[in-house]
Amino acid sequence: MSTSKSYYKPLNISSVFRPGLFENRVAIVTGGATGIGKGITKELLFLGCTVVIASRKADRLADGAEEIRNWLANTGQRATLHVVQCNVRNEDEVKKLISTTVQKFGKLDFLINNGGGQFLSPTADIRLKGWNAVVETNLTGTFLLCREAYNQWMKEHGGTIVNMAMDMWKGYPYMGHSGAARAGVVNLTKTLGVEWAQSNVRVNAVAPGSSIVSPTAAANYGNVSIFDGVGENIPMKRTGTVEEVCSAVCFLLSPGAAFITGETIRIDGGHSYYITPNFRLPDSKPTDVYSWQSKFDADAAKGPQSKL
Ligand SMILES: CCCCCCCCCCC/C=C/C(=O)SCCNC(=O)CCNC(=O)[C@H](O)C(C)(C)COP(=O)(O)OP(=O)(O)OC[C@H]1O[C@@H](n2cnc3c(N)ncnc32)[C@H](O)[C@@H]1OP(=O)(O)O
Ligand SMILES: NC(=O)C1=CN([C@@H]2O[C@H](COP(=O)(O)OP(=O)(O)OC[C@H]3O[C@@H](n4cnc5c(N)ncnc54)[C@H](OP(=O)(O)O)[C@@H]3O)[C@@H](O)[C@H]2O)C=CC1
Repeated sequence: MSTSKSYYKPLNISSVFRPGLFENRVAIVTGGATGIGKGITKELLFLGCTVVIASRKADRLADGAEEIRNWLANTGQRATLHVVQCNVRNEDEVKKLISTTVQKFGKLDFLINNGGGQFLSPTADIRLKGWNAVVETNLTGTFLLCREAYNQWMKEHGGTIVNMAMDMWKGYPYMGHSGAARAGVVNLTKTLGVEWAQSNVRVNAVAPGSSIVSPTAAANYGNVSIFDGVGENIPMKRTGTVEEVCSAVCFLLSPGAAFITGETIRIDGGHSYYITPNFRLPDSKPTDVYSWQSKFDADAAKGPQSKL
């Protein structure tokens, strides 16, 4: 894979949230061993949360967990990371993921339905098996996790759920299956936000633009060069970072979002709102990036939050 643009840097975290924010909290992050999910896992651990990561592939989980544990040790923070193999398309495995977590850690405060994905294809060429695989992964999997988290724990004790959507607001050529599934996730998020409010369960989502640079996302589409030139058509004139998704997720999980439910936050530099055909984006400099290596990081390193 080409890395000529130096897209990837190791994540040395310096969260904008206060240390200990999620102490005594227990979270499940699906797809938590790679890409965006790994970033969410790191930030939650850094903030004191116990995290269970869950996905299909044992080797990916093991490699991701080892990297995360080594990284956490270097931050000087202590938190518990646990691994469970689970295909979110399998109802029994989903039930077991939730029950194992509740049994082992005594509760479940947060569910982050990050695991998902798709393949590129003209819609006319998608076979039914491929359509079903993508819809079951992204929509049905999210439904199953939400339902089991609610029925097994959150209905009686409250909790917070964050789902994963995408920039499908204007449709998504070559990702018709995933666009339809994620639109379903946005709608389900609204419904559950209303139905479960009485149980003190908040349900929200994030919708990253097709511009969040993660090595696994690039690998899934063949090469990191898929992100080359993407920034030019984004009002903020750049691609996004994994950290910019993680901080939105952490905000939605935090008490600061206590009155927000059913909502989907777009994290796309304004891309999905850039629809006026006769308004051409002027040439301009890229906006400031938030990453755990950015100048924000340098600023944070001066303050009491720094663990670097
Ligand atoms: C022209 C526009 C170009 C724009 C390019 C922009 C790209 C921007 C990308 C940036 C945005 C990133 C968004 C992301 O979501 S990043 C996350 C990336 N990660 C993943 O997608 C990983 C998860 N994906 C998968 O695991 C699989 O894609 C899948 C969801 C299908 C699940 O796989 P599973 O292992 O369960 O299923 P199978 O592999 O057995 O396949 C089942 C059937 O699915 C069809 N299929 C699968 N892959 C393909 C393919 N590459 N092409 C066509 N069809 C495919 C197929 O029918 C499979 O069954 P058969 O093999 O029996 O036919
Ligand atoms: N990067 C981007 O620009 C964007 C990403 N997204 C979405 O964000 C999420 C994270 O993506 P990103 O980190 O970039 O890419 P990754 O490929 O790194 O993340 C996908 C994760 O989902 C897991 N996963 C896939 N299918 C299943 C399944 N059936 N059951 C359990 N886990 C599964 C994978 O683990 P394993 O293979 O072990 O199962 C992997 O850890 C995905 O839902 C993605 O579609 C949305 C918009 C843009």
